[in-house]
Amino acid sequence: MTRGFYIGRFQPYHQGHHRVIADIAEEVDELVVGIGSADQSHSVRNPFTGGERIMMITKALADLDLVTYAVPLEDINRNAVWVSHVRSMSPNFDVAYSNNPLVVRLFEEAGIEVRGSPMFDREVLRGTEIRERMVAGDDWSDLVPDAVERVVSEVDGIERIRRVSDTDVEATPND
Ligand SMILES: Nc1ncnc2c1ncn2[C@@H]1O[C@H](COP(=O)(O)OP(=O)(O)OP(=O)(O)O)[C@@H](O)[C@H]1O
Ligand SMILES: NC(=O)c1ccc[n+]([C@@H]2O[C@H](COP(=O)(O)O)[C@@H](O)[C@H]2O)c1
Repeated sequence: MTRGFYIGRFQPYHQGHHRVIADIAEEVDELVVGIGSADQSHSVRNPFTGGERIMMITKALADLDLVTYAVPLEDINRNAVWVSHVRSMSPNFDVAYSNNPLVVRLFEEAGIEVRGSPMFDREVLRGTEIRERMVAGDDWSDLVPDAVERVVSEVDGIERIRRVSDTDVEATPND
């Protein structure tokens, strides 16, 4: 039995993540999906809460023939103990999947096997691109699984990201 671990911020969970997990499903029996920066929300870079991202991932992965656990992980300000923090919150895992150089280094120093994953359609399948489209009113829904589009709608996510991307010039003191 092999259990994998895949970490991301998933702001939002998109088709690139979905393709990666479909490939990982060929290699492992179970997968922990670590939701990084779970304590961050209501900002342009991190509009969705940890709970909203749990919904996106749980619903998007419902059709996949793979046991998955979505685990929210708060950021901590000590990289040296981050792997211990992850381990304290997650089911045990045998292999971690990431392309993030810091994450790869921290896991390798802790003696955990790390596998990279290929990038799919990276010009558009990026959280940053999707968030920019949400703010601009451009099409974004084809870039995410249908379940994610429904969660964004349920939590009124487009209105939120537009609000938090506004600069309140008039509220700046001494301007
Ligand atoms: N298009 C993609 N294809 C394959 N993997 C991807 C793709 N986009 C992101 N990933 C990977 O998914 C993991 C989680 O990434 P993350 O949630 O930060 O997404 P992102 O799209 O890079 O977001 P952002 O633009 O907000 O930084 C990372 O390991 C990243 O390399
Ligand atoms: N010290 C820490 O809290 C620490 C260290 C390494 C990664 N992380 C988190 O892991 C996630 C990595 O995801 P990405 O690969 O999508 O950047 C991010 O949410 C990042 O904040 C946190």
